[in-house]
Amino acid sequence: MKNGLKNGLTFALPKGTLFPDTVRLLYKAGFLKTEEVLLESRKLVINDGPYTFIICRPTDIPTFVEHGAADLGIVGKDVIEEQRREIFELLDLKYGKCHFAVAAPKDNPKVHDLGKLTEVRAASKFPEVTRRFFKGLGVRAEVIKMHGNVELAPLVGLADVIVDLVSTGRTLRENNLIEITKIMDITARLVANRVAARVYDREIKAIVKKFKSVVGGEKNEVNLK
Ligand SMILES: Nc1ncnc2c1ncn2[C@@H]1O[C@H](COP(=O)(O)OP(=O)(O)OP(=O)(O)O)[C@@H](O)[C@H]1O
Ligand SMILES: O=P(O)(O)OC[C@H]1O[C@H](OP(=O)(O)OP(=O)(O)O)[C@H](O)[C@@H]1O
Repeated sequence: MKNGLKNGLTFALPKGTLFPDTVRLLYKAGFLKTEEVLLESRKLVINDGPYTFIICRPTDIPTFVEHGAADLGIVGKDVIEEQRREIFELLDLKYGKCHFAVAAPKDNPKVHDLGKLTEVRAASKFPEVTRRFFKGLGVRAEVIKMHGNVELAPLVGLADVIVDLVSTGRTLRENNLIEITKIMDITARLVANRVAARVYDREIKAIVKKFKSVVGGEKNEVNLK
């Protein structure tokens, strides 16, 4: 036992938006005995069969995995891209579909053509993604880090544009914002601690295979070595 955890591989699972589909995937892949246990529980450490599951804030998943507090984790590609930690990305799990986009108020056409800008003020929960994107465009960006409700920023003059996740587009529409540019598609990913990926190579490959049998897609294979 390490710190009350059972021996065996530990999975860090994201609470919030990705949680229900994550539990469904684990159940379908045969890693959980019942879906209800996790969906209704407030427990943060769950021992079920040979695995231990820890329930984490989505943005903390790479921290748990990088430090080896969890061997495996499930996290959005958005968080992976923002943090760029020393972890392995093993598989595209194909749920949690959304995309990173730049958006701006409908009634501010001055910022609709990013190619014509020399500088911009951008608000985002993803400051690194935002900086990299504007750097790539050659636009000087002042980036304002936010923790949520990013759509508010341009409505109250805090920023010209936002960089945020868009799924249905409803949040943008209801706040009179329009998408200017898509940056990248996002889905949930299976990630692994680098040492665990080597030490438990066979076991982790078997886990990836089981996940693949649920989500499909042979092309997703990533060499663990
Ligand atoms: N509208 C959406 N549609 C689909 N997937 C989404 C959507 N919003 C977020 N996601 C995905 O779900 C993940 C978790 O989002 P969620 O809103 O539950 O957590 P969070 O509040 O951003 O995280 P934290 O609590 O750690 O700050 C995101 O990293 C992203 O991959
Ligand atoms: O295109 P839509 O379907 O409207 O989804 C997009 C919204 O979903 C996410 O917010 P979330 O619910 O995670 O809240 P947050 O603002 O606290 O990040 C994202 O930040 C957008 O605000």
